[in-house]
Amino acid sequence: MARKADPRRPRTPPPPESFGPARLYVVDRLGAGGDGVARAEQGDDAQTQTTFIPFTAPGDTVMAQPVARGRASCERIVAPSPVRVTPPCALFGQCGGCALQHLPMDWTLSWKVEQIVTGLRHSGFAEVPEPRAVQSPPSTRRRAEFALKRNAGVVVIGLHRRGGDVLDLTECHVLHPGIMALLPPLRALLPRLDLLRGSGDLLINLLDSGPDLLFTTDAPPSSADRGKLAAFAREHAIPRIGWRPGLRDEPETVSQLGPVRQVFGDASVEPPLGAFLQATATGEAAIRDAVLDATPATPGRKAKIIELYAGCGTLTFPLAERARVEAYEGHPAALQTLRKAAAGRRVDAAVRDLNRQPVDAKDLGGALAVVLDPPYTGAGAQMEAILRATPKALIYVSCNPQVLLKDAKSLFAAGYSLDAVTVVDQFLWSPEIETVCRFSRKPHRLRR
Ligand SMILES: C[S@@+](CC[C@H](N)C(=O)[O-])C[C@H]1O[C@@H](n2cnc3c(N)ncnc32)[C@H](O)[C@@H]1O
Repeated sequence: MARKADPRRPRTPPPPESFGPARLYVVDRLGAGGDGVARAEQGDDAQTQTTFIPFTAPGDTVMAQPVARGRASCERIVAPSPVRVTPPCALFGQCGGCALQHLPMDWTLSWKVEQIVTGLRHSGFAEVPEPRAVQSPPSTRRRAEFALKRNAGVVVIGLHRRGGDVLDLTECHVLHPGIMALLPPLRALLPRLDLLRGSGDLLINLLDSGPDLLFTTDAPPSSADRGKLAAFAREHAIPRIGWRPGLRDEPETVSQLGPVRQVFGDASVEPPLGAFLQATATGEAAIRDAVLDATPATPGRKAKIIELYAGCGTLTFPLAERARVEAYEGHPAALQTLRKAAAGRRVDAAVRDLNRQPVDAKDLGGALAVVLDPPYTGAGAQMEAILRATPKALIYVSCNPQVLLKDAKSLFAAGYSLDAVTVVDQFLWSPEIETVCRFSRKPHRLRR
């Protein structure tokens, strides 16, 4: 009988040589994860086996070492693709943040649009409207999550290397300079704090009021830490710094020098520590404009929009300038923020776990439009209620194409039409894609 693997023992991956010697490959296209999809030039499996090779471009011929079944690591570019460009960042290839800097930005935007259009066609929508495409410029990302690692007297702040430890982020062409400027002084401060013993995490949201910092570390801040953090905040104009022991724990404020503020439409909100924020201001504007364009400009006095997964109100307040908004959000602190700013506006806000207690089809059906912006995992049970409803318009904001396309297939089968598509590249040089689709359905049009 085969012996069961001991789950406590880490499995040592087989050495790359066991997958054969380095081989010559030709790259045909990029896979959804951003790796080149290649065929080996020679060998029995040359025509049948596709191999994923990171950091390669369609049209490259490369020498690559197989490292697992269907995966290889590029050792040398034998003949470069004509589309290749020089990556702008010296850390490209080591840092886990970017996968596509060897390709031009306009090429990656077209690649993202193509994936969405092809996917929507496969979901059933033979006629996909010409998408609007928007790309965030470099150095504009305003939300960043760093890994922290203490090694003796030194603290490394950066992103995880591909499949490895933390890489000190000494250069970045994605993040906003307002975030990058904080890294050198933080490297000097962190070794003097008690709150970081081994490893941790730092989330920085660059709000309209300035940087908002949230540490997640393996020791609580001491009273000496609190003084040092307050002095650091004064020196670097940081309105608020928070701490929490684990990523799922509620944060506490460690230093607050002034109000925190973010403007959405005509409302100014006070986001909680660690709040969700669209990755870039350009990305947020593109999503907001696509959502507003998808709702009727003059909806009538009694019209109501139902907004699901509303966060702190990024879309709620711009929408409320059009019609009354009934907004639902599962995170209590975000909802509290939204509700506080909602006073005197046409917004009703409720905290609700939409997986456990979806808004039902009857309510959704009475809305002028349903706006949906679920987390990466998708809308789950809420989607089932949407499929049973007949809202005049369903405006679907998605950060996960796989989930969007699966839902699009169900929406097609339920008789929905696809009216408009916007593709937003706010995760520059990564394979991530943000999409806004407008679907609509006439009652009783069920496709079989
Ligand atoms: C992609 S964010 C969008 C937020 C907002 N629309 C925005 O643009 O800032 C998804 C939101 O869904 C919320 N969320 C996640 N799971 C949820 C659930 N089961 N029920 C309700 N809200 C949930 C998160 O707290 C987050 O605010």
